[in-house]
Amino acid sequence: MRIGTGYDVHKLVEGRKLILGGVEVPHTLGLLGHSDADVLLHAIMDAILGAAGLGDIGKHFPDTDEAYRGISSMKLLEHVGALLADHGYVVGNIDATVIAQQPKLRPYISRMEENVASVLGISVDQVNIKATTEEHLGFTGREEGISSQAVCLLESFYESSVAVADSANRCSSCQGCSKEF
Ligand SMILES: Nc1ccn([C@@H]2O[C@H](COP(=O)(O)O)[C@@H](O)[C@H]2O)c(=O)n1
Ligand SMILES: C[C@@]1(CO)OP(=O)(O)OP(=O)(O)OC[C@H]1O
Repeated sequence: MRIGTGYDVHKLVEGRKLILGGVEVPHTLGLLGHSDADVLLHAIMDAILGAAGLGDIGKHFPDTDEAYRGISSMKLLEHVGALLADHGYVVGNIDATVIAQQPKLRPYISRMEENVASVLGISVDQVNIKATTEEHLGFTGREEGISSQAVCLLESFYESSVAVADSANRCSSCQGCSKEF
């Protein structure tokens, strides 16, 4: 098993949508970034990439590349999921926290968890998302920005219970791996 952590911050500004976990959350301010600035998905991707030893989102999706201007971070997460599979890893679980004074995120958390689970092809009970304020302290407390932290546990495909033997005792869970049962 391998563990990774992620952390990200984006500034709150007028005239941008607030997208968190792939959900458009109604609010008077939104997050500024080269992409859709989904700070929650950015922290989750960095946790996944860190656990896999594959660097960070800036390495894979440089903010100097016009291809990523305004892109949905759900698309970036999909790409990170594919990279994981290529490297023989499956997600054990993800736990993340959004740190925001406003708005109240609780009504949207389930949809965020479902989005992350569905794009990564994992069960929703492998994803936990939380929200907290910082009690009006610091930049999140002053509503200047929103931050997010995440932790991800990965298992190698070969040690994962996802792998199942077919009738010829070969792995039926992927295309052509050499797992022996
Ligand atoms: N933006 C937020 C922040 C918090 N919540 C929920 O409120 C609970 C209490 O938060 P405190 O920061 O006052 O401890 C927290 O556990 C979340 O359930 C929220 O929905 N949105
Ligand atoms: C997501 C990327 C995509 O270009 O841009 P930003 O939305 O600016 O987000 P950041 O957290 O600064 O990470 C860098 C980039 O990977």
